[in-house]
Amino acid sequence: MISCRHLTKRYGAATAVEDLSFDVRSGVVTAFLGPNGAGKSTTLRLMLELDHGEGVTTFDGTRFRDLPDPIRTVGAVLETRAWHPGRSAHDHLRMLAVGGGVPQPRVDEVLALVGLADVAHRRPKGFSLGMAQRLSLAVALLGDPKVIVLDEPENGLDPQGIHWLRTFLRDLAAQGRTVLVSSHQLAGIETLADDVVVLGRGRVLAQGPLTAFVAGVGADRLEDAYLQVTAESMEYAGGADHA
Ligand SMILES: Nc1ncnc2c1ncn2[C@@H]1O[C@H](COP(=O)(O)OP(=O)(O)OP(=O)(O)O)[C@@H](O)[C@H]1O
Repeated sequence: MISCRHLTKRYGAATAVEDLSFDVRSGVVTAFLGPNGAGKSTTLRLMLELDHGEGVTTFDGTRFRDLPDPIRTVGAVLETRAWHPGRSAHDHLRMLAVGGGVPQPRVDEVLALVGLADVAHRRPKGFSLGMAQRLSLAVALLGDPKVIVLDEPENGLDPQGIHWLRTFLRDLAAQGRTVLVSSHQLAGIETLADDVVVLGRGRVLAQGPLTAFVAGVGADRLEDAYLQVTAESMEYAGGADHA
C-alpha cells in the first residue's frame, strides 16, 4: 500500500500540487486521473522523491529513501525513452540489473514478459512508442517489485497493446501488488481499475472505489463522473479561471 500525506510542490509563486493526501491499496489497480496540468506527474515524482517538495509518501510504511532494497519494492516508469543510444534493450536492462543487484536471468525473463524477447538485442532508439512503453515496463518489473507506478503507460500503444497492458496490469494486481497508473484514456478504465484518484488543479477531487465515485456523483459511467468533477479544473478550457 502507498500512503501520500500532505504532498505540496511549488514552482516559484505557482503551486503545482497542494496538500494532497490519498492511499493506494494493494491487490487492485488504481487509475490516477486528471486533466492536463492537474499535477499527476508532479505527484508521482514527489512520491518517488525524484523532486523536492513537502509531505511524506510511504510504501508499506517506509519512505522511499529508507527502503532497504528499492528496486525490489517499487518499480516505476515516469519517462519513456530514457535510454542510452548505443545500448541494446538487453544491455540497458542488464546494466540496471547489475546496479540493483538483480540476478541476470531476470533480464530475459522481463523481456519475455513484456513481449520484447525477439528484439532484445536491438537498440531502443529505433523502437516504436509502443515498444518503448514495453521496455519501460520491463525496467519497472526488473526487481519483481510489490509496487508498480507507471505514468501514462498506454501512450502510443495500439488497441491490441492497450488490451495486452491492461490484462497484464490486472494480473499484477491479482498477485497482490499495488498498481498505480496515470492515464487519459478513460474508455475502458472501468475494466482496468478498481479504484481512482482524481486530481484537478493540484488538489484531490475524488478518491476511492471507482464504482462508488461514479455512483456518488449520480453518473452512469466513469467518463461522465470524471467530466463532472473536473469541469472547473480544465487547464485549457476556453476562458477558464486560473485562480
Ligand atoms: N518544472 C516545472 N516548472 C514550472 N512548472 C511546472 C514544472 N513542472 C510542472 N509544472 C506545472 O505544474 C503543474 C502540474 O503539472 P504536471 O505535469 O504534474 O501535470 P499532469 O497532471 O502530469 O499533466 P499532463 O496530464 O499534461 O501530463 C502544471 O501547471 C505545470 O505547468
